[in-house]
Amino acid sequence: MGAIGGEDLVKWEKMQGATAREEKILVLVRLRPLSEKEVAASEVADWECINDTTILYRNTLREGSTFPTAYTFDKVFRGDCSTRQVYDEGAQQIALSVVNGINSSIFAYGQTSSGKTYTMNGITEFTVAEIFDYVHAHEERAFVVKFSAIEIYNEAVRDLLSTDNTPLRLLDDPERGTIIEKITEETLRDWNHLKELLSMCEAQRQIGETALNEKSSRSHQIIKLAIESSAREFLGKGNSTTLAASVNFVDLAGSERAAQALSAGMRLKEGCHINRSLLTLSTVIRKLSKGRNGHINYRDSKLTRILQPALGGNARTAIICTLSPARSHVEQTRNTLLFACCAKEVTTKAQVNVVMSDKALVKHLQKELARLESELRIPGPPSSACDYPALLRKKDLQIEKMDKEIRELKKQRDLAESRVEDLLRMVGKDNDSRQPSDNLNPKWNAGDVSDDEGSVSSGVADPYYMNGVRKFNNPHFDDRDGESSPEEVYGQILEKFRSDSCQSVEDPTGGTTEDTDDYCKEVRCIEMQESSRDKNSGSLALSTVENEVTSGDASLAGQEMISTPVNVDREGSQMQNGFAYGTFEQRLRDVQLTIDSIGSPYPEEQSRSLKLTRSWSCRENFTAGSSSPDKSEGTPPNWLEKSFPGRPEGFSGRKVPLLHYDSSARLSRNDSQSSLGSAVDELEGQTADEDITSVHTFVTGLKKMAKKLENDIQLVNGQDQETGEKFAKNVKDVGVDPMLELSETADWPLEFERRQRAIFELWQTCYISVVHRTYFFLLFKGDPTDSIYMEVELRRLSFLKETFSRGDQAVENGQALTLASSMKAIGRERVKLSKLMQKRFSAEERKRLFQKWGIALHSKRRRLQLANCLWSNTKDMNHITDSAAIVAKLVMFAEQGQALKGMFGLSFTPPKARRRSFGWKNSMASLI
Ligand SMILES: Nc1ncnc2c1ncn2[C@@H]1O[C@H](COP(=O)(O)OP(=O)(O)OP(=O)(O)O)[C@@H](O)[C@H]1O
Repeated sequence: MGAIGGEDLVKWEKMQGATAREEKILVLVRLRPLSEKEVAASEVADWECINDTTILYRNTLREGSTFPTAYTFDKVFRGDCSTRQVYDEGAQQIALSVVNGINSSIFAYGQTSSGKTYTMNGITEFTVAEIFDYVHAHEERAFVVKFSAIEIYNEAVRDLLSTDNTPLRLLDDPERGTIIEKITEETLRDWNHLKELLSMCEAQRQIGETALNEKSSRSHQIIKLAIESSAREFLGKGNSTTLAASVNFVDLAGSERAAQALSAGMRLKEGCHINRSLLTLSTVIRKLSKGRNGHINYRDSKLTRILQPALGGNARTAIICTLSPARSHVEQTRNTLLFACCAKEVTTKAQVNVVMSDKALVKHLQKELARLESELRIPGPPSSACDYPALLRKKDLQIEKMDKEIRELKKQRDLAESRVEDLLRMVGKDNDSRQPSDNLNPKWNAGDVSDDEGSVSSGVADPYYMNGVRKFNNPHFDDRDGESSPEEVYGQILEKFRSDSCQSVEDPTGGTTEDTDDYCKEVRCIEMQESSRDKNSGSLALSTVENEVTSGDASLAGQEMISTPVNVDREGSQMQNGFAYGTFEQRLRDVQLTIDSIGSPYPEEQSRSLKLTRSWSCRENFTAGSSSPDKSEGTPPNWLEKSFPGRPEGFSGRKVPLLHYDSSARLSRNDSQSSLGSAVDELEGQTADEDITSVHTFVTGLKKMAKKLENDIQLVNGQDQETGEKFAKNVKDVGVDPMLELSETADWPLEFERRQRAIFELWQTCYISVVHRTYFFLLFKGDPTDSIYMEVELRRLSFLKETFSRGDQAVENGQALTLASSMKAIGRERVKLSKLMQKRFSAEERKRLFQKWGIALHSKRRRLQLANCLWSNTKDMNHITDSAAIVAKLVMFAEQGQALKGMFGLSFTPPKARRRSFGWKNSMASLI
């Protein structure tokens, strides 16, 4: 496969003009050899390419014919020419214009069996490979390549990347012309990804065609690659600019259909529709070939509407006319050549499509991000009704507002810090005879005021406080005589902080946003607990403040969350005036986290995780404060690193906690095929069915991971009881166990479905093994206590997705996993599964399966086609259920499941659990 490089590259780039220019459609003719069938039927080849540009009709018996015998085009290719040659010497220059922001289209036109698909498959493949080479050779330019595919049949447009057969609508966009509504666009990551997409298109096409019981030559197929790239060098304007263009690969229906519409019924309708598209195309080309005078009827058919820019518009266009040399097809061949003659007179005017500056691109990407986020949040099909720009604006405003609040709160905190410090010193002076409680042990390191026993020392020589009482100049504080007692002053400060902070949290416009509401509630909740405490002992209160200042500092230094009230309660301290300085820290973190969660692609997961983080932090705080020596049992601040040794630098800022993957919990690679590395690796070279990962190992791995999470939670809950009601309340308030709590509520069925859908999407995005998906799907059917396993899965997948999206590799069980390796693994897994079909299904069953899945009974590699279809649609529950049923049968899940019952008594769940299943019902029942 020839890549563009070196001199070629320079030459080729020069070939691409950056300015608009008129040029004729490039017309190429490809003559195929006689097929075996034609040879067997003693067909004669009547056509010959006599040089690079001329094709000649050689049938001397028909010399009297009025038709011309020689036709000249930009290039003609003989029967022995390869598709590579057709590409290199013809289509390439047109197709690759797209990387320089010039739209282009390649059509294949000809009668049935003349070689259109044969040619277009090669042309598409070579183009994409070269585009990838080009992208790699130009790393300085940021490229985004998107792939989409449609089929037009009977004037209905269908998305070949989706199993949804509902026809897509064409819409008129004032800026972009005709656009296809809700078309699936997949971002291309690499060459293998494209192959996967092409095979998906092929499978969809076959499903559609089989459903119609018709042959594919009756439909038009358009594959589109849309490319966006930054380009500084071409426009020379100094500023980087974004170019956007697309290349269409159009495989038209057999052209003879246009002339054969005189049949009845369905065929008549079909003939008319094919007529409509192909005849309109012919008319458009004919009119264009005579100049642009008068009305051009692009809108008379779907095909011409969609391809309007490519036909005489802003695009470079090549038409490859494919011919059969057989004498019996002479009329069709002539028609094709006449079409080609018209086409070579058509002029297009292509220009570089500069769409936006860097700044605009960033804006665009932000919008795209917001759209994806909301798609993930809103289950079900992407809602076109959602007002994304408005959503984006709303989020921008929220972020801005919270940024402001953070700045404000930080200021307050700094001020408070210095005042509290002042106060403490002052109180230390004033109350040097007071006996602080030993058990408070504040370990306060501010200045020289703590001693080894943790009591507040008064023996500090600080001339500023020599008089024992600090004079406050701040007008916020009541300083009528400059002689307020420390307790009074402190009370005023606290009151002031309390009112200031409440003001700063409230929406200045009088209303509150949702997010603000949330953290306000949390703050209020903490405040309420605080205010319910006894209000005495200034020195105790001050000691608590000291304690919290220390905690706050620790948290700023790296801890993610501190639950101040837990510490307060545990130590039996009480707070004067019901408001702790630590609350400021808490609120700062809350605001920060709320902002983070807005930016998260999984805001709900984020907030849930956030609560968990807090609960674990509570626990850590708790254990740190307790006498338990076993601190290793707690959640260490850097436990994420421990969990994922392959985690890249800078990950510590991540807010979603992830579960440990200890070496014994071999969920992913070896046990479950979870996934990514896929156990299929291990199947290589062995008999397939013996080696598919057993459900036992899958369950063992999953159980271990879930157990760990459960233990963490139970540990906290256990301590919860020991420490009594107050602590329980605190723990509940910070959401110690949201998963199990939620699963007990009436919302759980909905939540279950939401998570299920999120997991489906993530499986697909991360190329998770279909065997793993099947085990998981069949084992977790909505029981309330399944929530913990779903949580485990969601977190693991979210981590993988994030890692992959950064282009990083994840490490599981010492194995490096990348998106590419996962894609390869799932490909191999599908091959293995396809091999098992022969063994697990009878011939009759297989036949029924192929029919059900719309795979032609005699098509090549039909078992692999079926395997490729499995788990390919994350939105259709029937599809998922059927896929799981087939995979289950292939990997003998039912038999393994029996053993599983014995092994676990299906007791992933605590004894109190009731098995309440819904959703993924009938998964086994629908087998075959
Ligand atoms: N240039 C060629 N050299 C060798 N074989 C070819 C060539 N062109 C086509 N064929 C073979 O001819 C057969 C028909 O080709 P193909 O399916 O591409 O035709 P088509 O024009 O796309 O037909 P339809 O309109 O029915 O889709 C295939 O078996 C293909 O392998």
